[in-house]
Amino acid sequence: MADQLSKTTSIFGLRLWVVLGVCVGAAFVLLLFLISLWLASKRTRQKSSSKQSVPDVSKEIQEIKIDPPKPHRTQIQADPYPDPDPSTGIERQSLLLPPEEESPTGYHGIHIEIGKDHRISYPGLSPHTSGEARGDYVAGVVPEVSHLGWGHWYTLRELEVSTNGFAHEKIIGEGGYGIVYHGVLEDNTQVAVKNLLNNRGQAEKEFKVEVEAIGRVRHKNLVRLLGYCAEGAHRMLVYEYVNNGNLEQWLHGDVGPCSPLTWDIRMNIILGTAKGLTYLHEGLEPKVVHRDIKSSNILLDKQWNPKVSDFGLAKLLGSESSYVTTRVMGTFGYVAPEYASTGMLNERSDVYSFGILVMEIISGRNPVDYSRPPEEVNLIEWLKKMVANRNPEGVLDPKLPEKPTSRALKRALLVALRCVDPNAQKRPKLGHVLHMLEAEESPFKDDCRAGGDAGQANHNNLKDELIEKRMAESGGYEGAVHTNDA
Ligand SMILES: Nc1ncnc2c1ncn2[C@@H]1O[C@H](COP(=O)(O)OP(=O)(O)OP(=O)(O)O)[C@@H](O)[C@H]1O
Repeated sequence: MADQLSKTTSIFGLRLWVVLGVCVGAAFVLLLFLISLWLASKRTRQKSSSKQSVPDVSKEIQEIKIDPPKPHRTQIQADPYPDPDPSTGIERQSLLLPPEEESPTGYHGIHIEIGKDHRISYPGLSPHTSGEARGDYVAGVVPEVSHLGWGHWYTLRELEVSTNGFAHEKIIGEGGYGIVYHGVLEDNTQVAVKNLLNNRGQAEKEFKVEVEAIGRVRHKNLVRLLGYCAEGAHRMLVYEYVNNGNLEQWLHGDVGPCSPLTWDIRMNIILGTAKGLTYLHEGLEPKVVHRDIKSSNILLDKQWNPKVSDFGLAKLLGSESSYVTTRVMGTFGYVAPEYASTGMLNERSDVYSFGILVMEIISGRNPVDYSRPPEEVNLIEWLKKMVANRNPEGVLDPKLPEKPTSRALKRALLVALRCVDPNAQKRPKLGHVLHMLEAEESPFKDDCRAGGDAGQANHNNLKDELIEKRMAESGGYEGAVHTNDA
């Protein structure tokens, strides 16, 4: 055995026992190496599992959410915001406590919730986001920080693509604060993009007011603000698209000798508008005064449902207060006298503008129309005179396909007259207006005490008398006209 081990081998002429010793030593070293590797990996696994239960990130960062792609939306949704209350559509909602919001587009986006109302949002990487934009994102563009917990931040590029680069043929309207474009987002959602003039003055103010005031407001009769874009000097608001023009176009545009707006459609527009405004006044805390109610701000869908738009002038009000503004805004002809003269603003000034709107809808006339004879220039004056002369039918839009019943007309006129009462305190609240309009047969239901056909006839006569009486009280009939005008 000793002889065998002492024999020289062909490996560098080394003896066998030396070769065997080297092999055993090498195997031992390899074993030690493998054991240390295993121990190291075991330690790493233990470390990472203990990290999951005790986060070493700031406690303030609560959630990192990666939006999954959402299915495409269709253009018109069947009443996505049904009336919570069948009579008024009102569900009191606090602007400070937003409902959980879903991303209005299907884009991937990363939102990091920081604390309660704060969120850092990284722009979505939609398939049409260019390489350049992706590059910006990867390079770590400083994310926008918002205090809003709703809606969507649209990138300028997204909105550019949706409007064919803000093409001229995509323009659907132009207001005092900017141009409105029709856009189609990547998920086929149709939108109206309002590109605000960035004059560093009112436009930017309007932007902030509008974003904060209406971003969280939901009602089927209010145009929904889906989100906005604020990149560099650009300020844009993105609204749901309402696909049948505005009321002004249908009342005063070229529709031929017979208007498609029947009496029932007109009443439905008045009712829906009242519901939307009642929600702003009575369903929100703090309440919102629109300040610019007029026919061009009433948008219509294909079923003629009204949606009140353009809350750019809205101011949030504390529940009891009136807001004194140094800058009277609104549109000529619709502005309440006390608002124009003192700047005192509260929801009663909206009621006044609403009354003018009702007159406009009934008559098809503009609130102020200099193309008419002097005594007809001012819609209120003319309408009061016509009613005072016991000729209410004379105020009807000649383009109406058919006349309403005398009672229906008087009821609508009564509502309008009460809303434009020069004494703001005497004007009804919009919730009350809604009640008057909605009471199926009349606002005087309680006065019916008899039954049967004869009872119904008496009831109707009684209603007519009451309407006449209240018309007189509201300045629609002679005597009262002068009192109110004084
Ligand atoms: N969400 C929308 N869907 C469809 N069309 C819209 C939408 N928003 C606005 N428009 C169209 O664009 C027009 C201009 O709107 P905008 O609110 O900018 O101005 P305006 O109300 O006419 O005037 P101003 O803002 O100066 O009082 C509207 O009259 C309407 O025809």
